[in-house]
Amino acid sequence: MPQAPAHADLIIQASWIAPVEGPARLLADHAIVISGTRIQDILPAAEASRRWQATETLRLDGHLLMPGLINAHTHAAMNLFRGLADDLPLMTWLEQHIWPAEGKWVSEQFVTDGTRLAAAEMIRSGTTCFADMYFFPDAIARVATEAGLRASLFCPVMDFPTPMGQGPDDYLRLATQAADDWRHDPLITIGFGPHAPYTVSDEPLKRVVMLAEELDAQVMMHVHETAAEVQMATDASGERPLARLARLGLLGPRLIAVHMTQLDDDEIALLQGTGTHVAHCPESNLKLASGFCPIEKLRLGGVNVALGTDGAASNNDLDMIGELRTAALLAKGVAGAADALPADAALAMATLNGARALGLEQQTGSLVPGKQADIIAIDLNRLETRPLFDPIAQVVYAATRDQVTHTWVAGRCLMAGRELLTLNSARILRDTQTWQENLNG
Ligand SMILES: CSC[C@H]1O[C@@H](n2cnc3c(O)ncnc32)[C@H](O)[C@@H]1O
Ligand SMILES: [Zn+2]
Repeated sequence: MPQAPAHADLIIQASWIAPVEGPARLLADHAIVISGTRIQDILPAAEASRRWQATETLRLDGHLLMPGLINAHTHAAMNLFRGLADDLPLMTWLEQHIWPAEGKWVSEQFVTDGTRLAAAEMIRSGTTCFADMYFFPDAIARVATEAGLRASLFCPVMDFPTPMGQGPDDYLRLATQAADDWRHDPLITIGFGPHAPYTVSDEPLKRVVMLAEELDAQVMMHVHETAAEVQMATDASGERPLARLARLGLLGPRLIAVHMTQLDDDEIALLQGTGTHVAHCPESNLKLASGFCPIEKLRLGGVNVALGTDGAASNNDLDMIGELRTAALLAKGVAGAADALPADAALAMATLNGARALGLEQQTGSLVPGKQADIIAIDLNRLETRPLFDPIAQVVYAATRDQVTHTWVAGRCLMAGRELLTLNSARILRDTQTWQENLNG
């Protein structure tokens, strides 16, 4: 007797699926079955219609389904500073332009409007989860919720006053409060974001280590972004910043060290041995001329490397498809080897490795039954991506973000046929125009 089909909410059929994890690198003419927020099944399309009856079935011929992209490091609200200060090195950019602008303009409303602009850009370019490090994390969490995005929010910790607080006591109290307020939210995770070794002293860093352990939270920090950062610390104390962080107990699987353009072989072994993650932001590093992260050495050395854009004030976009291409090409140039960071490894960096770094591997980062349905569809049936020999290589080396047609997070559709379903583009453009006039005035 043939079995009656089981019920599901959504079936998405596509020409190809790149699960990123599991036995198959690519599945042709398969379907993903979704019930509630989760992936229920992945099976040949012909079998899916026999075994499952869904409220909605979507056929996406010529499309590739893949895990949503995970932006492992950004400052979403800084979208409102896009183009404010270009063609400058890191410390001039920060000290003479960005920090003064933040002191003048950053408020809860600024962060709300800037994050909304960023959320729209992220959904339109296939990002389903972002790791943010910025002021007023509650405002960021509220906008992420409104947009339907998954977010890991790293609450800032610095030695000095900012629009959000006077010093470490304020920042650590606010972070602890945010962790408590959002602890039951399925899409929001709270962590600690000590800004950088040169802005946070030993005492608050030790408190971050203790609190992160107590609250089972991840920690994100800009580390070894430039040679000057390492030189200044070494001149002042005789200790490289990474060695200092190791001495303070920060290294380990809770830490996501962002940038890491300065690394010797012993430091790579230290990262591997402690299980410390790296968030690579190639376009920001290139634009600020910060240096080159040795991706291939890290990858072959067994370090988990995730991919991020950094903020739009130093990138100048939040395009993870573009970042993927830059990362793949730059890794080859830096390693002097055309087989460095091959396409599949680059795709894993932008998906599964990000989930691993953020402590979200059980939930997202790959297309596996039981995981959350964080999925994107990319239309490869375009002149720019034909002929088509390998859909994964095509996404990494040839596709652009406007080919992302659909974005789902936890089974909810945030964009269909490039139409945003949770955010109002016209309103975002109006609010952004108002901020542009304010900042110009
Ligand atoms: C406490 S995190 C927010 C803080 O970080 C600043 N920032 C943005 N991008 C970078 C970067 O690449 N290196 C160092 N600091 C950065 C941002 O402007 C905020 O002040
Ligand atoms: Zn950053």
